[in-house]
Amino acid sequence: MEDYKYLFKVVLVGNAGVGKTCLVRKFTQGIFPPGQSATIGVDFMIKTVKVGNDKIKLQIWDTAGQERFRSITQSYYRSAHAIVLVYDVSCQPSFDCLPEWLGEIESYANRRVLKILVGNKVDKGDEREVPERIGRDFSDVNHFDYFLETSALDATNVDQLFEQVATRLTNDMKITDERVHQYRADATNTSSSSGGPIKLIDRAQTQLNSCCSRQ
Ligand SMILES: Nc1nc2c(ncn2[C@@H]2O[C@H](COP(=O)(O)OP(=O)(O)OP(=O)(O)O)[C@@H](O)[C@H]2O)c(=O)[nH]1
Repeated sequence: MEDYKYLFKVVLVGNAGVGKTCLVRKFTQGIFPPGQSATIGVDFMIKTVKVGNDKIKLQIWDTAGQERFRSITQSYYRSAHAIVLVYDVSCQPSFDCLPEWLGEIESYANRRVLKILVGNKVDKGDEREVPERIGRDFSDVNHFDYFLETSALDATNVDQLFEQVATRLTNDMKITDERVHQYRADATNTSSSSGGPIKLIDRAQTQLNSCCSRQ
């Protein structure tokens, strides 16, 4: 049996060249790949992290930003637990395309997916074109769950990004687990105090009858 508590699927999207592959490789392998070539279709890597005492497996899907792969990458949204939308803080057009990417997320992802906005390449100080405040405002206005500026080159906030994703998803999952547990406990108590499932149906039928007879 695998020794992890949860497995989460995290999908990175955003324009070509914003640094999605470099972020994933920095986090999973600790390297900044020199001369990283464009992603073809999709690629994935796995890394296990600790959230409290729990081992969490992150399956991280790195999608191609190029338009011609859009129909392939769209099919990866649906089963994602989290979507990380990346732009390049030194490239205004990559920020200007965010509404288009949001449209893709809204069309193809699960309604309750965790959404994270990331401005990458903060190491390029003087070449910055998108101020942090503008990124944060966009994140707030569009209801992202989290906003972060990163650098895959010098590792700024890279571990924090994926650890936040793992922590938030784990906390959400634990709340869901607790609700299911509570629901089951309630159902068991109700059925044992009423003499079992047949009695429940009887009771529902009685209630239905009495409500109808009131008319
Ligand atoms: N200065 C700097 N350059 C970066 C950073 N991250 C990526 N790059 C560079 O940006 C270029 C594109 O990086 P990729 O990781 O291939 O970008 P991508 O978003 O995966 O691109 P696609 O696969 O085409 O969608 C490469 O030349 C990287 O070296 C960063 O944090 N800082």
